[in-house]
Amino acid sequence: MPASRTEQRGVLVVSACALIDRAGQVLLTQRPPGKAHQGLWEFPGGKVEEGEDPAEALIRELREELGIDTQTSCLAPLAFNAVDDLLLLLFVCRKYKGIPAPLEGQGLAWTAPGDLLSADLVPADIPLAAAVRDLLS
Ligand SMILES: Nc1nc2c([nH]c(=O)n2[C@@H]2O[C@H](COP(=O)(O)OP(=O)(O)OP(=O)(O)O)[C@@H](O)[C@H]2O)c(=O)[nH]1
Repeated sequence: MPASRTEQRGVLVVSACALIDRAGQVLLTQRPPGKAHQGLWEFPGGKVEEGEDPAEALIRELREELGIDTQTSCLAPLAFNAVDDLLLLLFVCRKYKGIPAPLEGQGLAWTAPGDLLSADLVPADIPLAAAVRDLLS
């Protein structure tokens, strides 16, 4: 029997992050070839695995994808979007250790808040990018 309503509905929970540098720019990452939405830009992050909470999952993904370390107290929830079976949770992070590097070969782009909506974004990210722009402007 499914353990929760979320499982029953088959919702995929994804944690993502508006990572902000000292200059106030926001990091976007590019979807690799061969995956859904290839070539489009999104916020770093990934699927919440069983037994993880959303912040833990994001901390793991940021370490795996970018080689940076942060902690729950440095992650502020900002916005969400629900599209089809995807529930996307967006956090903001300004405090992290290390310099983000493309450890999975993905494109990285530090983007001015005013330019976020000009990027070729994954569709579900458009309202999230608007929330980040509004936060930072
Ligand atoms: N990380 C991330 N994923 C997003 C964003 N917006 C969005 O729609 N997604 C979608 O959420 C899902 C996240 O999956 P993922 O990054 O963990 O995994 P993936 O598709 O690369 O595949 P895999 O984990 O099976 O290798 C993808 O379908 C992705 O297109 C976003 O801003 N960040």
